[in-house]
Amino acid sequence: MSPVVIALDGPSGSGKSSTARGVASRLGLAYLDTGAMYRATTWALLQHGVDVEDADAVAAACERVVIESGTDPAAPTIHADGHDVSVAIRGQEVTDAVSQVSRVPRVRERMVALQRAEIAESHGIVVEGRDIGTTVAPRAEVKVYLVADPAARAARRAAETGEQSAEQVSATAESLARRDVIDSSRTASPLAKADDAVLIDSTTLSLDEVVDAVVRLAEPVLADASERAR
Ligand SMILES: Nc1ncnc2c1ncn2[C@@H]1O[C@H](COP(=O)(O)OP(=O)(O)OP(=O)(O)O)[C@@H](O)[C@H]1O
Ligand SMILES: Nc1ccn([C@H]2C[C@H](O)[C@@H](COP(=O)(O)O)O2)c(=O)n1
Repeated sequence: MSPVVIALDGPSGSGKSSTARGVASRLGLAYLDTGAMYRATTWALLQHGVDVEDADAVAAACERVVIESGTDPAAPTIHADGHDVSVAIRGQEVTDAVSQVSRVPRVRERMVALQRAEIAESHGIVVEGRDIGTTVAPRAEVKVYLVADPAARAARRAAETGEQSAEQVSATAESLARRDVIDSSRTASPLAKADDAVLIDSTTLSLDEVVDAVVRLAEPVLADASERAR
């Protein structure tokens, strides 16, 4: 039987990673952060001095990058070319370049193939990103599209990083908006809500409330799958 897939998509900072990890932990499922895979690829390309504005150079260089994801929701890991890049990929240099890299079709083909392999190997998985419900796993049993007001997203990010001055919050809001525009307007599988995804607006919800809402959607599907497996 193919594993149950919970697809969680949405714009930057809408709460996908925190929600996906919470749901996977509660339900005993694996967890895949596909954004971390695009970030790790970007880190490797920057290390090699590739100009990320040059789509042909990115497409050629990405062939040599080896990405490995650990899918334990309690301790997810990400390696690029054998290096643990879990901290480095959250830095500003990678954040500023990742949308340019992830719009290159060859990069996406490679990432989608890796993501589908992780899904196939799992016993059931929560996968979060931008194109999971539309492209990576269009037959996912549960699809959620998570949104939150731009101001709430910027404020949450600021609380997380400690960069809470008015200038810093406004710079964060601009960075989120810039990535939203590139992610939604690229030709290759843009950020989009799948027609059959459930929309959750987390602006006024706590993280626990969002996790509860997704768990409620997933529980009957998992019960059904375990019944069929008997
Ligand atoms: N419902 C919520 N209420 C309050 N804070 C939240 C909520 N959901 C997430 N957060 C916080 O918002 C911040 C961003 O969340 P998270 O990293 O999960 O978003 P994301 O969509 O995965 O972001 P990115 O796309 O940039 O990886 C984190 O500090 C997280 O703890
Ligand atoms: N499925 C995905 C996941 C991520 N991306 C791109 C777009 C984001 O700007 C970038 C980083 O993702 P984040 O860590 O912020 O979730 O990666 C994508 O194109 N498709």
